[in-house]
Amino acid sequence: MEGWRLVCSWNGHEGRSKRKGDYDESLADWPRKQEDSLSAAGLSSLGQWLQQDMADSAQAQKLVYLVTGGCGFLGEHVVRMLLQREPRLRELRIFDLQLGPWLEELKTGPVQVTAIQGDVTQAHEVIAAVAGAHVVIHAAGLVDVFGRASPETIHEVNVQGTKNVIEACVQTGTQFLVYTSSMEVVGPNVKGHPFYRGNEDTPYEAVHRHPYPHSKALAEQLVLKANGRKVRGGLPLVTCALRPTGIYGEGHQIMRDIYYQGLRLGGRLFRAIPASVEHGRVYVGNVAWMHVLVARELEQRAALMGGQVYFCYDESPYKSYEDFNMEFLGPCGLRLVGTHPLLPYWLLMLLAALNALLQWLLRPLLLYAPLLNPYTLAVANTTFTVSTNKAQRHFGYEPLFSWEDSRTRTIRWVQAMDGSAQ
Ligand SMILES: NC(=O)C1=CN([C@@H]2O[C@H](COP(=O)(O)OP(=O)(O)OC[C@H]3O[C@@H](n4cnc5c(N)ncnc54)[C@H](O)[C@@H]3O)[C@@H](O)[C@H]2O)C=CC1
Ligand SMILES: C[C@@H](CO)CCC[C@@H](C)[C@H]1CC[C@H]2[C@@H]3[C@H](O)CC4=CC(=O)CC[C@]4(C)[C@H]3CC[C@]12C
Repeated sequence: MEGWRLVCSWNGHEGRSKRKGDYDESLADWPRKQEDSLSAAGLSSLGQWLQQDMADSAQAQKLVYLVTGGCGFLGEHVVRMLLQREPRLRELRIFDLQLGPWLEELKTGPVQVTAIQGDVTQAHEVIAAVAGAHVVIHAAGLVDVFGRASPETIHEVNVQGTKNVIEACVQTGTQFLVYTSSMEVVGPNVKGHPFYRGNEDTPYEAVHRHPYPHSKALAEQLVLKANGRKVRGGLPLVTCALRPTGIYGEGHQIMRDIYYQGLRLGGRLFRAIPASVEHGRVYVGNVAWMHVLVARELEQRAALMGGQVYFCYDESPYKSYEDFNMEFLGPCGLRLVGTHPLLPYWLLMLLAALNALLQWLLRPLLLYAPLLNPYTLAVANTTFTVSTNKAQRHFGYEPLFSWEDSRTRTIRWVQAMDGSAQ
């Protein structure tokens, strides 16, 4: 077992209660909460306060969290957010097929960080990682809408991997499971029906043919069905699923690809999607924050939150996929050419079909996986936006990052990219 387990641990319980998170706009700002409870308790002197504070934090740092897919785009943000915003954390386990070098820098923190190289499709590896964890955030997944992986592999990772996580919770007695689902479990459907400012209860004909949304929908159903199952020790498993719309922010690979594509085209991108087609987007920091909050509140509000789904949302504006990207790429020197799509839809469809054919023909020789294929064109070309406050009502979620912050952070990240590394 030790062969695949890479552990970096440290225990520096110094003054954690005094540390302010790097982000300063949190609603659930825990040091402030502590100050509130301080005045409520009527403690007067600083000495008393410090004593109480130290006792609280020693007692409070007791939870073990596991984040699967913790080295991915979203996973890294969840990991960093937990370290900054979950004061009760004693150990954070990061489970991923590939471990990132950035894990090293976490060594300066007070929480024990355990990096585990593992595969969610391997039940024994998952059980070993889950054993002893209080909360599992299952964000690992094969995100492929470009035909890079086979449908079987996508199913294996996303569905069997999720089954393994659920069974591991049941077998080892882990009671809280947060699943990173996707807006794609709802739609856009194969018929291209718009979903306009919908919420978790909006009726929609969810029909999937593509392996990725199909696998995410099956996995989400498994997670929700598992809510209430008895885990080892007899307590009920509490599960819920978060459904991000298209996530953007620092580390977003597709944004990176589109930026470099624009640079190769002389600083231009060509409009392919009508500006009137709205596509839901959410900032990665806010998605991470939702995960942290859900994980925190699941125990106290099990009856309300168990078995529920929540769309991830924030103040990001409703725009077309391309216009939204220009919010970041524009200030970095790219220009979107055309107020209307430059090519008629039927021609784009033809090009997308041609790409799919080429992918199939070239498969024995090389992997041809361009951004444009019939599926991505259909998704980009169908309005899908959410408008809901369910997360706010159920567990007090408010976005941690305003639209301005999200935009600025993403622009800074694009600007920092190496423009010559195209
Ligand atoms: N990127 C997006 O716009 C959206 C993503 N999601 C979901 O969020 C989650 C995270 O997605 P991203 O961070 O965007 O993708 P990502 O590809 O950056 O991260 C996924 C992580 O899972 C790991 N992983 C893949 N197969 C694994 C396996 N067999 N065992 C262990 N780890 C494995 C990868 O190594 C990677 O680090 C996924 O479940 C995805 O379905 C949901 C909605 C939108
Ligand atoms: C037609 C092209 C002309 O510029 C643009 C192609 C853009 C596409 C690659 C993206 C458009 C919509 C994206 C998807 C959407 O945001 C929802 C998603 C949710 C997920 O869970 C995973 C990622 C994705 C499927 C996302 C993938 C990229 C797009 C299809």
